[in-house]
Amino acid sequence: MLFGQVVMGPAGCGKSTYCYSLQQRALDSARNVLVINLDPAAENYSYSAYADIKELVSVEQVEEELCLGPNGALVYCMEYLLENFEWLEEILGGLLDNDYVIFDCPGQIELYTHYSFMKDFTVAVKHLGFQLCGVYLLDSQVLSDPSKYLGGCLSALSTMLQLEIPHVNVLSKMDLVKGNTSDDDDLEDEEDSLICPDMTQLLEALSVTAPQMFYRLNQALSQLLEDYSLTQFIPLNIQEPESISFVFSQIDQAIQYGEDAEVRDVLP
Ligand SMILES: Nc1nc2c(ncn2[C@@H]2O[C@H](COP(=O)(O)OP(=O)(O)OP(=O)(O)O)[C@@H](O)[C@H]2O)c(=O)[nH]1
Repeated sequence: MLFGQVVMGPAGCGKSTYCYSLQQRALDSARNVLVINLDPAAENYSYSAYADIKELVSVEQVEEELCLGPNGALVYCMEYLLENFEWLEEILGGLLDNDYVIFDCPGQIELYTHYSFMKDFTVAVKHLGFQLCGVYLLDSQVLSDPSKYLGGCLSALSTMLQLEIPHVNVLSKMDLVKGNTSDDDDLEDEEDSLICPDMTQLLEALSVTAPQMFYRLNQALSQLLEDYSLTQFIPLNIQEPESISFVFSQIDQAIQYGEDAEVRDVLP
């Protein structure tokens, strides 16, 4: 059985940096982390890529040859990848059991929330014998803006429902959050180590900033998210090796849970 992560989230949330950190962290573990870039517009990333979609197709090339704008070209590239899936199949075909694959995805979240591409992609990869986990990154800076936080939770939810694979939410760039310190004692208690803002406080803050007519809607949305633990995020501070290990362990658990779970298990 091979394992992999599908790393998603809005542009600039830290996906490529996260992939690089996983690769670095894995240097002293039994896992051999291989990162595959799936963003046909990516210009540079710090990790060493095992494969890159641009070897197959790039946004630049499609824009030029088909006279498409950047978004149309991106969608075309992703569909092209699916139509030519044997390219990836060949790359993944030679992997060994301790190889652990990370797919670094584009930052256009409509690819996960509006199109079926990512769903079809994960189905195809699973057919090759992979257990996948969806990893949705959100920049920790959203914590200072309740409406952005709520919006981020909803886009993570939408992604989770589209992909139908085990899923975790990760709050990136925690080194930028003031007063954020994690020590080994904290990490021993997993529940305490997860970030889960108080929804009552969030609602109060929203009632100040959002128009009154949205109050009941915001109340219902935050209740729904809280009931399903969808406001829970794994904090990621890439400067702390134990934080990266913690993310890894939470993803292992999510994959294990996904293997065991039936639909009734996720009902509140
Ligand atoms: N302080 C801090 N900065 C970070 C962290 N992760 C990423 N950044 C910075 O945030 C910016 C965007 O990071 P990327 O890793 O390229 O983000 P991305 O999600 O891959 O971006 P797209 O490819 O555009 O979707 C870069 O300037 C990074 O240096 C982090 O954990 N801490």
